[in-house]
Amino acid sequence: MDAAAVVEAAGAHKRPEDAKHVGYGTAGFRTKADILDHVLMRVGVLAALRSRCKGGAAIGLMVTASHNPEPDNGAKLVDPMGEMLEASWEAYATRLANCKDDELVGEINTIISECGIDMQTKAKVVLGRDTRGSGLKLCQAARDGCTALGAEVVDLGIVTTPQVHYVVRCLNDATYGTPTVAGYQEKLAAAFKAIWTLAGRTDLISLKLDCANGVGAVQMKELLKHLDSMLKVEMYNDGSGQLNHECGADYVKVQQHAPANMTAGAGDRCVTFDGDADRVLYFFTRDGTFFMLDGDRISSLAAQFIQQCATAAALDLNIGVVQTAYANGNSTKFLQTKAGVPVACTKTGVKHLHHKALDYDVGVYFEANGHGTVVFSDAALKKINEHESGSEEGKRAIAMLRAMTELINQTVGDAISDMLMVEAILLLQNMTVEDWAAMYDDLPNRQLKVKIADRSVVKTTNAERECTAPAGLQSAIDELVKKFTSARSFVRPSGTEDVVRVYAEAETREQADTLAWAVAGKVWDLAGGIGDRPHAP
Ligand SMILES: CC(=O)N[C@H]1[C@@H](OP(=O)(O)O)O[C@H](CO)[C@@H](O)[C@@H]1O
Ligand SMILES: [Mg+2]
Repeated sequence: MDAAAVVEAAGAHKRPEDAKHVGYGTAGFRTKADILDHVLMRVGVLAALRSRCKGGAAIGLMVTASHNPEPDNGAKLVDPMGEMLEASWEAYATRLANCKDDELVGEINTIISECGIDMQTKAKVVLGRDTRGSGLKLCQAARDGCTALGAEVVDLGIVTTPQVHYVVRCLNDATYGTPTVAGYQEKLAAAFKAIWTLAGRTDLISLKLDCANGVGAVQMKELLKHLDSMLKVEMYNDGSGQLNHECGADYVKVQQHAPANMTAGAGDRCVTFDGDADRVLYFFTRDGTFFMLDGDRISSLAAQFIQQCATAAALDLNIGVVQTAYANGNSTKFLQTKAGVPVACTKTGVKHLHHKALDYDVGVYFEANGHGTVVFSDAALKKINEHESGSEEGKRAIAMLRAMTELINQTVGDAISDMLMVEAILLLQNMTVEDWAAMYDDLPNRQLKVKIADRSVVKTTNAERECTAPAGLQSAIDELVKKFTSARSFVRPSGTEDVVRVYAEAETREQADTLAWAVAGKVWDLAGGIGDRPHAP
């Protein structure tokens, strides 16, 4: 390592004496942009080390704070196959980001020796940023960290998070596609065109799209240049307003109504992305009532479609869906009983879902909030690409599956690719969003947050569906749940906010609400609640 270059970079991106401690969590680093300069330089250093540790494979570094407000920013690292940074390296990221300037060289040497990194290996880092004003300067800090360690930097400029994942994957696996943003656009457009042709559609599909005033707008405009003979997309919150302010997928999911500046009229098919375009939700209104099609709905649509294609083509594929405890109970029931697809449940956080999804030939995973994708194993891709079906119906099913494998960004949840996947399935099955919504009815549910002094006292097991501490809380929840019909409730400490989250669902809205508030009260009583005891408004 060129220690002098590291010292110079640390001098240019000084860590303030009173710097706030930052942790690399589920979503990477995420905090106020104005305290991130030294952190980003160090993330650049870490990305260069990670690349060498992986034999010179390209590593991604995305500067974003997703659905957070505009003044925030952050960074996420992407591993060689386009997956999230391996969990064991999160601790290195946190250590490097927080050490004092004069400890930096020592910390880097520790990582080099603990991981046995050969510093002669070339290193490559793919940089990207969302539309935040702070992004350019933070990218420069990251770049300085990379170059201090002698890494080559590929700067993609303003791109979606999933595009960084895609380019990283292509650089390390040429079979996946051309490693550029244009390559991404062309791959998706070609796959969607193939589906369009298969479906024999002639008229335009019309959509209203809320882009959260984020990068989704920038990239959709590019993509639509390839798709304008098929898709007519009216864009809202396309960058002229404040990022994520009263708009975007997170806002729509939490508020359960349309974003600002956009009305969902009768018959309108509406879509919303989050700030870095890795989450997507659909919604529409019927008789003035807002109706949301969330991640569970997307999973159900995709899993059932793939299952039906496999059956039609007599293709033996082991298809599974991965959900978290937040998935609506009726989606799980639909998948298991009507669609005949096995469902696994993991802890919250897409990295857990993604990992589990790899157990299947075809793993479909979505968090209820709209973040997810479909992953095809190498064996499944081989089967799909080599399979020959005798019947016309089978041939068509195989052609549909092949186009799907090209259309879906298998590295990570991708709002643009997921939206095209939904459109493709609706198109091929001649379905409306109303038909999609009729697949099952959601159980009414309620999510609440409870403030307690120390949320780490709440411990869970069984994919967060049961709590093992504090004593007596789980039995209190069980007693409450028994009083309601088709009810379920669980509590867990949030990984991103200083709260305990409560989830409850039941047969009626009133029951779901009553149960949620009662469970929140028990959490407050037994886990050290602070402030007012939770009570229904
Ligand atoms: C209930 C919920 O939506 N939780 C979110 C939220 O995690 P918490 O650990 O619940 O704060 O942020 C995660 C990162 O964005 C996301 O993966 C997850 O789905
Ligand atoms: Mg996001």
